[in-house]
Amino acid sequence: MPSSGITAVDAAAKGMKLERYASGGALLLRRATSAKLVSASSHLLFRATVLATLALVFLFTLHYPSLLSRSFHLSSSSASTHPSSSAASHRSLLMSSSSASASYGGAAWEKEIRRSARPSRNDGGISVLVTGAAGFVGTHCSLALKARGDGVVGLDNFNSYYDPSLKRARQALLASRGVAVVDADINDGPLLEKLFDVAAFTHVLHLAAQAGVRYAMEAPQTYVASNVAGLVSVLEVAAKHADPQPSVVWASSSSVYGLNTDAPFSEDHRTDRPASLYAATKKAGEAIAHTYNHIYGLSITGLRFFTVYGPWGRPDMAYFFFARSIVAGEPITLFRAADGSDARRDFTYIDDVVKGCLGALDTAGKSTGSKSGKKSGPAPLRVYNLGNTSPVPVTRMVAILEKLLGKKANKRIVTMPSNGDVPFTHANVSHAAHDFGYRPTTSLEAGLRHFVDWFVEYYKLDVKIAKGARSAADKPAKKKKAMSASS
Ligand SMILES: O=C(O)[C@H]1O[C@H](OP(=O)(O)OP(=O)(O)OC[C@H]2O[C@@H](n3ccc(=O)[nH]c3=O)[C@H](O)[C@@H]2O)[C@H](O)[C@@H](O)[C@H]1O
Repeated sequence: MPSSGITAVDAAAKGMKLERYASGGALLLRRATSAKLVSASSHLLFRATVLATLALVFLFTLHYPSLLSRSFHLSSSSASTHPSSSAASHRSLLMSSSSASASYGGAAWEKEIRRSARPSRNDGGISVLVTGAAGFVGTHCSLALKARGDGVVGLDNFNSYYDPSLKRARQALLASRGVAVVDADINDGPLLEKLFDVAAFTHVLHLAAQAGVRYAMEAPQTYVASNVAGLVSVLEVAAKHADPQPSVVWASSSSVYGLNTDAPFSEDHRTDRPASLYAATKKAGEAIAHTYNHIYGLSITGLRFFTVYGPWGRPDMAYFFFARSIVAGEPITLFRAADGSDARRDFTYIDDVVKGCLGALDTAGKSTGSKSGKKSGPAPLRVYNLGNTSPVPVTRMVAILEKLLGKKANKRIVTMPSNGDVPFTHANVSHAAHDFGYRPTTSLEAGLRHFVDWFVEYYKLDVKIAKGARSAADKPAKKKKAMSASS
């Protein structure tokens, strides 16, 4: 109500009184009265308009409380951004999305989420919420799902663990293929609930995490926040809010094998001796998955990734920053195990891992619980290795990079520091092969060739890639892009 205390009803009553007085009086008085009446009417109209506006605002905020309480940033898939990785195209995407009404919570935002989540396949398809969608594996999986006609909505907090402009470039690529990415954190429970209210996701591909084995000594709390609290946040919403419950596939890690020396690593081997806090949080995640499966009937599949590499990769990983250092002529440090042997990794190419992720989604099986807390029976609880099955010495990885980049590395070899690293990894993938036909097919030579091809193109480097690595049509442009992993 207006603060003056004079209502539209009061004003109307006053006008009627004036009319009554004027009816028995002189013409002058009648004119004065009618002038007052006009004035009162216009006040009445003005106040009625204000009241109606206030009523509309009230009704609108009742329907769209998100407009007042929070704003969810979204990269609109309708932005006609070329899948260029340039920071410029990325900036324009952000600018256009932030000025568009579809960028924030509200009716247009919800419409955009629904559009992105909707499968386009004739045979149905699935609808997947991909957390960490602007990350390395998240981007590739989102593109692959979208390409085969599944619905995909991404979620990413674009943190600065490594160069956020690379994440933004991946986001631009996703937007160009029709995948919307919400700019928010997995620990934001109300946002996750809102997403499930808007779109009926059949699956969650939970890839958002704090990665990196050695960085865990520098920033331990971020591992707990993302890999433990964040996982719980996602599973809480999937178990107790989503209706029906989705099936969850999430990223565990080869690092859970820790000090295990039996090789190749099998899912049946011990995983109770993690060598790093990163590994411990992933192992904790597997225990947490068991709990949510047991109590709430959530279908949950954990995928133990083995040192995944490839185009659009993570600049914090050795193959990536070694390539950067080789090009820049800077020294690299190679770790050697305590027994003098080279460290070895079961490097796994991204396309193989994507096939594994999609296979896991397709065979996940349904959750059996419901919002009310009742489950109709046991739900699937699975864990799989996704590796390459052929460990390669890190020195060999460096030799391949040297050959592709046409330049020798300036190597410094030291004994592996006590920083959470393990001397070797080696996957047995027979379970994944049996259950969803997972068969890695990419050698490290072929995979690194694809990586270097992308790396040179993305950073606009004047590097002549070794023969056979690149077609003439892919010649890089001359303008250079900053290569810093943290800039
Ligand atoms: O499979 C996983 O679960 C993990 O894979 C990845 O960890 P890692 O296998 O340790 O990969 P990465 O750091 O590239 O080091 C590769 C090799 O280079 C050696 N290495 C490393 C750095 C260095 O300066 N020198 C060196 O020799 C190092 O000793 C190692 O032998 C992911 O980062 C992690 O998030 C997780 O997903």
